[in-house]
Amino acid sequence: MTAREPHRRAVGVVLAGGVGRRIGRDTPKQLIEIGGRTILEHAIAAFDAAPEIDEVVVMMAPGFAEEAGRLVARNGFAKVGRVLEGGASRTETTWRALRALEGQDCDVLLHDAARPLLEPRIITECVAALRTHAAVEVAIPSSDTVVVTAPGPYGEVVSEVPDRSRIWRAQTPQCFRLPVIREAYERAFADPAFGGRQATDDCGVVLRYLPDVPIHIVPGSERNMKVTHPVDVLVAETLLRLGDGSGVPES
Ligand SMILES: Nc1ccn([C@@H]2O[C@H](COP(=O)(O)OP(=O)(O)OP(=O)(O)O)[C@@H](O)[C@H]2O)c(=O)n1
Ligand SMILES: C[C@](O)(CO)[C@H](O)COP(=O)(O)O
Repeated sequence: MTAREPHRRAVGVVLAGGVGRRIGRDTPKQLIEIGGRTILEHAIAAFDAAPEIDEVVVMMAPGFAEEAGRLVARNGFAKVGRVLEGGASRTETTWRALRALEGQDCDVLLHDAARPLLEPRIITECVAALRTHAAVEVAIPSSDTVVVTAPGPYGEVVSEVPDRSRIWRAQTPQCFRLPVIREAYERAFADPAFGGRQATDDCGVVLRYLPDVPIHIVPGSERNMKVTHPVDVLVAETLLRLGDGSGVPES
C-alpha cells in the first residue's frame, strides 16, 4: 500500500477581464448567453463543480465585477471566494490574480472565461499532472498546417512550413504550481524588454523566463474552443446543445 499523498490546494482562476473587441458587442463577450447561461457562468461552473478544485477566483472586466458577483450569487457557486477586476491585457489580469493569491501554497489553473465548454476530464488530468510536473499546457494537435512568414518585397511571404506533427494548438487551463508561475511573471514584469509586450499565453511566460522548467502536455479537446469571433457563439451553442455524449470526438 502506498502512503496517501498530502492534498495540495487547487485554485481555478477564471480570466474574464477582456471586453471582446473581436466579437464587437456593447458588453463583454463573457456575458453573452448560450443555452440560458452566460459564457462566464459556464466557465465558472466547470471549476465550481470539480471535486479537485478548492477555490475559484474570478477576474472580471473593469466595471462589470458587480454583475459577475450577481451571477455567482444567482448560481450559488460556493467555491468562488473572490471576484476582482482584471487589468488592461490578459497578461496583466493574470499578474493581478497571481498577486491576489500571494502567500498561498497551492496549484493554479488559469482558464479563459471565453472557453465555456471545459470538460471535467481536463480539470482532473491537469490537477493529477501537477503532482509530478510544475507546469502544464492543455493542447491539441493542429489539424491545419501552420506557415511562418517573413517580410518580402511586396508584403509578407511564407518563409517556413514547420513539421505539423510537432505543432499543437494551446488551450486553457494553463496550470502551474503557484511559486513557479509567480516567479516567471515576476521576472517578466521586471524585464524592460517585456514591458508592453503582451504574452499570448502563460506557458510562454514560463518558457521565456524559466526555460529549465519542462511544460507537460495534457490533451485538450475540440469542445474546449475559445469564443473569439461572432461565429464562435453559434459553434459553442451547437456543441452545448449536442452535449457530452453527442459523438463529437474530443479531439
Ligand atoms: N484584459 C484582459 C483581456 C483578456 N482577458 C481574458 O482572457 C481570455 C482570452 O482573451 P480573448 O479571447 O482575447 O478575450 P478578449 O480580450 O475579451 O477578446 P478581444 O481580444 O477580441 O478583445 C478571455 O477570457 C478574456 O476575458 C482578461 O482576463 N483580461
Ligand atoms: C491562452 C490562449 O487561449 C491559448 O490559446 C490564447 O493564446 C489566448 O489568446 P487571446 O488572443 O487572448 O484570445
